[in-house]
Amino acid sequence: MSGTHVIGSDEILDRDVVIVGAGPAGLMAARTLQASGRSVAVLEARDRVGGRTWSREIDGAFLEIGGQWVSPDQTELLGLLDELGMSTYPRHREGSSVYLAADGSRHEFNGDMFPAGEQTEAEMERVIAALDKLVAEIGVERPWAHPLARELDTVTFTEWLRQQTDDEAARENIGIFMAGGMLTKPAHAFSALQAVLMAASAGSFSNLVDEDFILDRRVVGGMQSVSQNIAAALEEGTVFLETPVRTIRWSEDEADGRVLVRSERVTVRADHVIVAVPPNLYSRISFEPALPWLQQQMHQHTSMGLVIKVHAVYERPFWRDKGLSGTGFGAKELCQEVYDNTNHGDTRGTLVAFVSDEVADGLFRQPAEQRRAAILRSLANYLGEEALEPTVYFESDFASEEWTRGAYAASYDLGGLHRYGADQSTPVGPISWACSDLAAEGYQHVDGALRQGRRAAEAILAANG
Ligand SMILES: Cc1cc2nc3c(=O)[nH]c(=O)nc-3n(C[C@H](O)[C@H](O)[C@H](O)COP(=O)(O)OP(=O)(O)OC[C@H]3O[C@@H](n4cnc5c(N)ncnc54)[C@H](O)[C@@H]3O)c2cc1C
Repeated sequence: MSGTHVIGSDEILDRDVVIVGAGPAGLMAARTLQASGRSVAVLEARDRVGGRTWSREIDGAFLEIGGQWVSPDQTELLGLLDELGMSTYPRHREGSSVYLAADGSRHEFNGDMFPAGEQTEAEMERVIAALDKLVAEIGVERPWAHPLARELDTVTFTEWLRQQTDDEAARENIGIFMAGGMLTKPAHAFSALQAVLMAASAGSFSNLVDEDFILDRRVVGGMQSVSQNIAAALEEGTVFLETPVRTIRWSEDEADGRVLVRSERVTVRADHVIVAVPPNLYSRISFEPALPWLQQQMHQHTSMGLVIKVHAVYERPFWRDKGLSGTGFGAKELCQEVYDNTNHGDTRGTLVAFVSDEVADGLFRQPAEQRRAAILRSLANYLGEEALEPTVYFESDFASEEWTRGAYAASYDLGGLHRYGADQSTPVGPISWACSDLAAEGYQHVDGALRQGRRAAEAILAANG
């Protein structure tokens, strides 16, 4: 790694801007600032860049442990991929999908809508239309400013769905996408306004429930390579790995008015600091002086969701031989979603599945072997007994990662979004904030992280002429 400084070094580096975190947001901020001639240091706690995007070789299989999918509305990410000369490939989706109903019955289907029965399907369409209407009215930029914000932010998504329909299956099927599939918290733990923001960030709820839209393509070489390529294009000695930031000291009264950022390896003095880490980790840093009451309160009202991303690799994609796409849904199933996740150009077949929120709590309490058996049983329920015998099996566990502590992202608890949303990105002195968890478009996604990084950098550039 370039920029080598020994642990305990008391040398102070001088930069225009110091960035905490080398995820997509922090690296995009660095790229934007350096393109305008500013000097930058990026301090990263882990021994790698990419944050919640991470590719690993597990028992000979290339697996994307974290973020991976790109959807057509994610124009910031798509534009960057073009700039970096990187390409994408589509998710395999030919063949029938599988729906596991609450009574355990198994149905193969084609098209967008689950074969949930005529009445439930009609109810789902009606509720989705109601959500789409709210999304169109409220928009993505400032959901907290809408006249309905308080009303929608003080009712849980569970309750809001109950108000819309008596059809339990319709509520559960919609819940899969928003609760298990996106915010990865139980639907009773976040508000209807939070759900509207999530849907608005993808353009509409219909887009969010359309797996052909939201899970459209993957990056050749893996999503982490986007961060690796941004880092490689930065000036030599910009990124410092294994450098957790412990203290940010600043004072508007100080003679030079600058900020001092201390880690165990490097101390950087700069005009600005961009904190590009998820909000649940802000409290890992000591701010001197302490942040104002508003930030201290606000930061306590966001938390990470929880999802286990399961990877199972097989000698061949056996489900395709049966005319199945590998896609499956089941609101009552252990794995509520499963997809074909075969790598570009790979002859083996890979499945990816997700176990979310309270179901994940239950599984994590079980011994690893029992957990694996239960998850593979669930895959077999969708795609057949062959699923029980993968050659490679791996569970992504970001909840145990000190520098993330959950997955996919952080969101507000009930009532937090309308109460604090307007202030969440406001700088404090020389400190500004950037991460996917604060994004509008691309909220909780890599696209949103990149937008946030660029926005924070451009605000600094604008303020300094
Ligand atoms: C399992 C999983 C699946 C996902 N799937 C998708 C997907 O398919 N598509 C998609 O677009 N998104 C997906 N996401 C979300 C996506 O990965 C994130 O939104 C994105 O990585 C956020 O980028 P970021 O830069 O804002 O934060 P992060 O990626 O979290 O980066 C923050 C960085 O800050 C570092 N850091 C934290 N504290 C400190 C400190 N004190 N000092 C120094 N460094 C620190 C961390 O180590 C990390 O590298 C997924 C995420 C997970 C976990």
